[in-house]
Formats: sequence, C-alpha cells, structure tokens
Amino acid sequence: MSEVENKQDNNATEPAAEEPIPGLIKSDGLINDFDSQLEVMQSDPNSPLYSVKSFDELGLKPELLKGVYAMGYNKPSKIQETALPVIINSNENLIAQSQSGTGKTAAFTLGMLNTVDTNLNAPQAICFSPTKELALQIFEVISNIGKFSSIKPLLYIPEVDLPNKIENQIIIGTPGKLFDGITRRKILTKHVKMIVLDEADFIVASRGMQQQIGSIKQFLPQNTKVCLFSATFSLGVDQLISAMVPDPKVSLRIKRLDLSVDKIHQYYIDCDSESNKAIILSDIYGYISVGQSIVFAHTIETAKKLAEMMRADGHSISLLYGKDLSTEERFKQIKDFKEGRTKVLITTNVLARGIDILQVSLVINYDIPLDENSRPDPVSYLHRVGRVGRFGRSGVAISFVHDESSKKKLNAISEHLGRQIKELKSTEIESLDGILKGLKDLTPLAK
Ligand SMILES: Nc1ncnc2c1ncn2[C@@H]1O[C@H](COP(=O)(O)OP(=O)(O)OP(=O)(O)O)[C@@H](O)[C@H]1O
Repeated sequence: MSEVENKQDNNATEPAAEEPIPGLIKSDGLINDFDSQLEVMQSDPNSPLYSVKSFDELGLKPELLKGVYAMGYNKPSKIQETALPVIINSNENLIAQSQSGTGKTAAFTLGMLNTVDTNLNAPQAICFSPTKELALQIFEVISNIGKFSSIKPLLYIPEVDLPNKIENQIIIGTPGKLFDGITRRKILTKHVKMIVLDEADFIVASRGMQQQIGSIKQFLPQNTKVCLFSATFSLGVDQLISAMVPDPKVSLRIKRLDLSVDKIHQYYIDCDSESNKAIILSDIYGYISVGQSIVFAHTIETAKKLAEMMRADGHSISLLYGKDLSTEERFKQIKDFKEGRTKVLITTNVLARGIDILQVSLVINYDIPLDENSRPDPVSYLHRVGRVGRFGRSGVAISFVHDESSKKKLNAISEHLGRQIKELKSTEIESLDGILKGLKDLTPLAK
C-alpha cells in the first residue's frame, strides 16, 4: 500500500549542543559571533526576535528566570514578550502566532511552568502535541528550563504507561493518549488551570484530534485558560478555532506574506524527470561537506527507497516515518540525528512541524508538499523549510521539481507565500557547499 503521510500522525528530543552554523562562518573560516548578530536582530523592530523588555520584566518566578538564562537566552523574542504576560497575568484565552523558530515553545513552556503551584502535587497544566517526537521535545524543554524548580513534567504518549498516582503538575502528550487518560479519569483535572495546543491549527483541522480535545474540555474546570500556538493559522481553521476558544486574546498575528523566515535561502532544482531526482539528490550529497540536513518525501515508500540508496552511497542516515515504527525506534532515529551520529534525516511530513535541531542547515523537499487532496500545500512547505533558520540562523531550502505539474505546484506555493523561490541549476549544485558555508551566494537572499 502506498501510504501518503500528508498529515502528521500520533506521535522528538533534546536541545543539541550548539555547533557552528553554516552561513555564519566567515570566509576566513572563523566563526562569526552569533550572539552579537542575534543582538543586532533583536534590536530591529521589524524582526520577530525583537523585544523591548528583558526576561526580568516579564514576571517570571526567580527559579524560572535562572533556567532561562542557563539556556543561554539573553532577551525574549517578540512572541515571548507578548504571550508571556497574557499567560502569567490574565485569565484570558490566547492565540499566539509567530514564524517558525522564533521561540513559541519556550514561551508556552515558561507560561505553564510559571502557572503551576509547586505546593500542589497534581496536574495543573496540560500540553497537547500532534506527534510523539514533538511531545518529547517539549517535555525536554520543560525539564531544561524548569530545572531549578521542583516541577517534574510527565510525558504521556503511545507505549507509555501512567503511574498509579499522578503527582506531576505538567503533562505533555498526544491528543489520543490524553483523551484516554482524562476520560477514563486516570488523569485528574480538577486543578487544571491551563491547556496549551502546540501546532494548534494542525490539531483543530484534524477531525480525530479536534473531537478528542472537544471531549476533554468537558472534564476541565470552567475557567481553564486555553492557549493556542502555531506558526500558521490559515483562514480555513479560524472558524474551528473560534468554536473551540471563544473570545481569545490574540497576542500576535502575522500576515501571510510575513510568514516565511527571511534568513532561509529558498531554491528549486529542475530535475527533468522523476527518475533523475534520486540522481540529483545523490549528487548533492556528493558535494556538500557541512551541516546536517533533512529530506522530506511524500510517501513512506519513497523515504525508504531514498534511505537505502543513500546508505549504499555510504551516508549515515536516520529514517523516520509515522506508521509501523515503534516509539522506541522512532526516538532512536531522531536521537541519532540530534546527537550527530547521522548526518541526514529522511522523513515524511510527520516531522515537518516543530522539531528544533539548530545544526540543520539544509532542507530538501524531494517531493513538493501536497495536502490530502493532492493540492500544493503552502502551510506544510512553511513548516518544512522552517526546520532551518531557527532563531535568526540562516539556512537553505531546496525543492525538487521534475515536470510541468510539479513546477506549477511549487509556483502556486511561491505565489501564495509571496516569496520568490529561485532556480538552482543542476549544473550549479557544486556551489551548494559554498552557499551552505556562507562563503558565496549564487543569488541574493530570496525575498
Ligand atoms: N529568547 C531566546 N533567546 C535565544 N534563543 C532562544 C530564545 N527562545 C528560544 N530560543 C531557541 O530558539 C530555537 C527555536 O525556538 P522554538 O523551538 O521555541 O521555536 P518555535 O517558534 O516553537 O518553532 P516552530 O514554529 O518550528 O515550532 C530553540 O533552539 C530555542 O532554544
């Protein structure tokens, strides 16, 4: 069966040690001071990383502030500066949108941690994540930022059992498991003060997950604060969202044309034929020597075939898809990649959202992202390419096209996003290593 993973299914990870980021390496080979570049970006009012306040002014508890600084964060980003006061100081529901990689996860994890009463050993904040990998990543961010507090989060995903008595104040899980735990009253909800939906547009657009969350709401205290976070909220989900979250405070909402992260160089390669795509992929990896990369394929079959080919070429590969792989295997694949044991991660859309691996400098759309009806999917495109360009870093995204139909589809995505995607000729592939190192740029940054 040809399995198309247009949707993320049920179901990443620890912040990897920061490595030199390609694109921030000067031509003399010395590494630019990323902190000083970040400082410049954070002083630009047009940047999503800009803020006027410091973390000290956001009303965080001292032990959390200590955690923030231990993470190496100096200043909040715009979304952190605007969302955190709403979560901390008001009872309002919240919709928060900002480009991928601009610190939404840190915003809502700090919000949950700050909301918890540490003298009460019962669930008080619940976070819904559409995938296991993302749930694990959020769990790890909470554990890290919260390491100076007594709060211990609980991860509840498939193949994990609940303890008999839940004393954890924060639970992070996939909607199906949380639905099960809450409706069977294994997770007591009477002290719950807030719920967070990460990748909220995806969750509400997915009928199964939406129903699960709808049912859970009946079990929550009436004044439970609902916070929705995502890089994308398309018009199609607006109505679903207003049904789920009446009268929300909107902390940041971005225009469609501003959704794309400026520092991602976006290219396409015309491969001429479907069969040439694998050859071009192999060529690319023959030339590039730096960084880690993610290759997105449309089907599990294609992902498996590419992994086999790349392994035969001698590359170290992680292969991750949603169906038929155990949680343990999925976590192993991504851990190997995050810890640098593999250089290339080949995956389906299951990993398009949220996964944060700073050393990834290249994303390849082996297949153009399509929605369930095989139409071009700009939202998936944005999330996929957003795996690079994290918090002000630069990166490269390349989409393969091979015929008139795929060209039209990519064009539709480019037009929808108001972004030019420049051609990289197949004869120019050898320049990619230079682009990735930031040594030379074939074309100006795609706007
Ligand atoms: N204030 C900050 N200063 C420096 N780095 C930060 C700050 N906030 C977050 N980061 C780092 O920036 C990276 C991206 O953050 P995060 O994963 O929270 O983005 P996101 O907006 O949730 O992304 P996505 O839309 O892909 O889910 C992470 O590695 C995180 O540790």
